[in-house]
This record gives sequence, structure tokens and C-alpha cells, in this order.
Amino acid sequence: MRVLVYDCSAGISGDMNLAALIDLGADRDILERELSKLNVHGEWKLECRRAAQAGIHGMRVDVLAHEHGHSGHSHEHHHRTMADIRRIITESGLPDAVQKTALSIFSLLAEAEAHVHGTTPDQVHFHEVGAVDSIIDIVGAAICLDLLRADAVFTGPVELGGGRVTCQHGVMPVPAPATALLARHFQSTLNGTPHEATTPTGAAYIAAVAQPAPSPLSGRITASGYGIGHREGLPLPNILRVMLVETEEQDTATERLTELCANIDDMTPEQTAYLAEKLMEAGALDAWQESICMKKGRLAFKICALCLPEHADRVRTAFFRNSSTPGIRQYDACRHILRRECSTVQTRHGTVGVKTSFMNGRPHHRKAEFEDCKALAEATGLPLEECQMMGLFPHDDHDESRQDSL
Ligand SMILES: O=C([S-])c1cc(C(=O)S)c[n+]([C@@H]2O[C@H](COP(=O)(O)O)[C@@H](O)[C@H]2O)c1
Ligand code: NI
Repeated sequence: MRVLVYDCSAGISGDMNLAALIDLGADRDILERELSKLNVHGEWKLECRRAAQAGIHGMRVDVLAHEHGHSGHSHEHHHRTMADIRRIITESGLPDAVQKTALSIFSLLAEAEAHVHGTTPDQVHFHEVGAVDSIIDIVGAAICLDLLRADAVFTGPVELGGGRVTCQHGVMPVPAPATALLARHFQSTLNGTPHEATTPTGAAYIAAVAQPAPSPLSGRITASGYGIGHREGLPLPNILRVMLVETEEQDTATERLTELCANIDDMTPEQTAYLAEKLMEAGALDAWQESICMKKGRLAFKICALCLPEHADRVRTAFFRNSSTPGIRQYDACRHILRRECSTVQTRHGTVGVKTSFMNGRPHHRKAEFEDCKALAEATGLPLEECQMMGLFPHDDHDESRQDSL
């Protein structure tokens, strides 16, 4: 597995992150070409140069933002909403994986800003965090992750910093309110340095993409990238390090998930089905209903949703909004996953995806993608099961043997 390991012991900001990922090997030309697909033309320019701090050489990135397309200004004054940002990303034509990563980072940022400023994620106007430099930092990082083909992102504790920071709202304590909210998603340290070591953008990125680094983590460090920050002369050099680690192929991995559930005795089956749909839309990995007999002998529903911890707030909000329940139970869950490989096979009627899971280093289970087999069945008129067999054994003459037997 190729994993990225973040060393945020001196914090993380949007520009340091982009710089570290470029230094690690993400191709800058491809990055700029991909970024130009965003509908924020003429509003930005990426300036990347080699820089050093405390004798460590790396990359420094500045996103130069132009007001209304004119250069010479270091700040532009668009106030974009989450809907604007979502539109810019979904209309970009960037790969789905890039869009998904960028949207999950922005969603977390929107939730945190909304909470701090007493509004909703959809109504929040991004200020500094929604300016074009944040869009480039966040979407740029999502593009770099895709280019670096990382299977997972790990992080150690994140230094948040200390002291005060001056921003659009005036002087704020460090961590800034949005950063402090986002820091509930990861381990952090405080006051390691008397400045803002981690910004809301850096915190949202770590919250959305990184998991705690397993300990021990064994593998080979094949590359390191250094993102050099702008602050000089600090007790803790303003540097972010990201390492590319090639780990031993392991058959099982574990991931942290969150389960939310509630027992409901006053909703109709139509309403609970709709609720399950809304939970999926809010980011649940799965949502299901169980038949239960609850207090007072009432046949009722237990509605459950499983999601990534960073999506739990959103899924819980959707749960409350679309159900009658005044309470939701929430548990940490640990999911063990077998290593899986995805491949495609060519059948005489079309391509079918196949997933193979492994145990003890050997293939354990193979499954043809249901949606591909269904499409094949619908296009050819062949039975679904035959198309599934075709996906697993593409060289056998399935439909002809069927013709013979008819
Ligand atoms: O302008 C707003 S709303 C703002 C809010 C907050 C909160 O924590 S709320 C913080 N900040 C500061 O803006 C800069 C830029 O952060 P990036 O994430 O865009 O790099 C940073 O100093 C924040 O503390 C602004
Ligand atoms: Ni704010």
C-alpha cells in the first residue's frame, strides 16, 4: 500500500499542505491544468518556489488572488456560499474522486464556520476561508492526492499553536474558533508555539482525509515532501512534512466508523424509507431498518446509519430533520476490512467489474459488480445470474450453452 503520513508537529495550513504535496512529487503542470478547470478564471496564480527554514529545504506556495481578474491585489472580495463552492466543484469536470475529497473538506469547513457564526452550512458565507486561495488550496490538495495515488492518509498529533491571530473579524485566540471545532476529529497539541500553527483549512483537510497513524507503522519511506510556511524565526520552524510510505501488503485493515440509531414507533414505512434515503444522501455508508418490538409491546423500526466519524454531524442532522425521534444513539465502531482488488473483465457482451477479497495472502472471494451485470442483463435479455457467471468466467460460453439447453 502507498500511504501518506502527515507530520503536523508544527501544524498545517492550506498553502503549506499544497507545497508539501508538490514537493513530494505531485506534478505541478498537471495540477495547474486540472485547477484551470475550475470556474474561477483569472482570479488566481500559483507561485511555487524553493524555500528553506531552519536549514530544511522544501517548497513554498503562494496563491496570488486577483480582484475581478486584475492582478496586483493580494486579496479578492468574493463572498461565496457553500452552494457556490459546490457548483464550482461539481461543474469542473474534475475526476469524481477529486470532487468528493474537495467537497468533503469544504463541507467540514462550512459546518464549522456555520456553528461558530450561528448559521447553517448552506447559508454560511465563507469569508477568508471561501476566497479563491482557499478553493485553490483545497481543490489543489485533492488533485495532488489523486496524482500521488495514495491508498490512505495517516497523521500523528496536529499542533494547533497558541497566542492570537488577526483576521477579518479582528483578533481571535488560537486555535481560531473554526479550527478548535474541527480539532475534535483528530489528536492535537496546543501551545507548542506562540502563533497560529494550524488554520481552519488545514484542520478541515486533516479531519476529512486523514486517519490516526497506526502504531507501529512499518514500511519504507520512499519520499518526503516539505511545505515551508511563511513565518520566519519561530521556536518551532514553520514546516509541514508529508512522507510517502510503502507498507507491506496486509490482508486486513481496520477503520474507525460511527453508528447512529434510534427506535421509532410513530413513523410510517413510507416515511422511514425516505429517512433511510436522506441518511445516505447525508453521507452514510449504509442506512438500514430493523424490525423491533419495543416498549409497550410496540412493533417498531430501529433505524441505523453507519458513517465516517467526520460525517457523523451531518448524518445526525439529517436524522433529526427527517424523523420524529427526539434522541439518537451514537457509537464508535471499528470495521475490519479484507484487502480487496478491483479489476475489469471483458465478456463477449461488455465490460464487467470484479472485486476480489484476500485472506492469508490468497484470493478468498470474487464477486462480479451487480450494477454491471444488471446492465448487461438488461442490454442482452440474458438472465442476471448468467451475466454474473459471465463476469466471473468470461471465457466460458455461457449464453451458447444456454441456447443448447433450451
Ligand atoms: O473570516 C473568518 S469567518 C475566519 C473565521 C475563522 C474562524 O475560526 S471562525 C478563522 N479565520 C482566520 O482566517 C485565516 C485564514 O485561514 P485559512 O484556513 O483560510 O488559511 C486564519 O488565520 C484563520 O484563523 C477567519
Ligand atoms: Ni469564521
